[in-house]
Amino acid sequence: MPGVYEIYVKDHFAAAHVLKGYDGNCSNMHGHNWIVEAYIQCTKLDHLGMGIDFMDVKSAVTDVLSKLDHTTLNDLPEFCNMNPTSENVAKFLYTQLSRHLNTEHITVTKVMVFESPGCGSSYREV
Ligand SMILES: Nc1nc2c(c(=O)[nH]1)N=C([C@H](O)[C@H](O)COP(=O)(O)OP(=O)(O)OP(=O)(O)O)CN2
Ligand SMILES: [Zn+2]
Repeated sequence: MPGVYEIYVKDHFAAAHVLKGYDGNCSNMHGHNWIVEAYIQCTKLDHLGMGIDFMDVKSAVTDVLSKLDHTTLNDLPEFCNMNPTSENVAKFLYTQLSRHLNTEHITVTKVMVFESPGCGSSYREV
């Protein structure tokens, strides 16, 4: 079986959200310092021995997170029809990062999103 490499980058953003219909405090507006982890699978190394340069992944992650940073997530078009839960934010980031980074040998495999250090969700496609 051929081996694969997995590249990992962690970043963060600050944003508020409201969980509409939630039976509890989270139906009030509140904020989090969201932590994001992106996992990228590479099946080939370049001449430098890199699957993909961390800098390229960081740049893509920063670019995508800049759309969310210091916003109220519910106000963004992406979340006008769904609650910005960590699950939905993870899927949004997965889709955006896949568009930026996927090639023949590079695939975004998972995005994890934490609303607090102990609670989060991930999205991947099976
Ligand atoms: N499956 C999910 N469950 C919950 C989500 C979610 O996105 N997916 N989100 C929430 C709320 O957004 C809530 O604010 C999250 O709370 P938590 O991460 O526990 O952080 P707190 O700020 O509330 O921390 P405390 O230490 O508990 O005060 C709820 N559920
Ligand atoms: Zn919350």
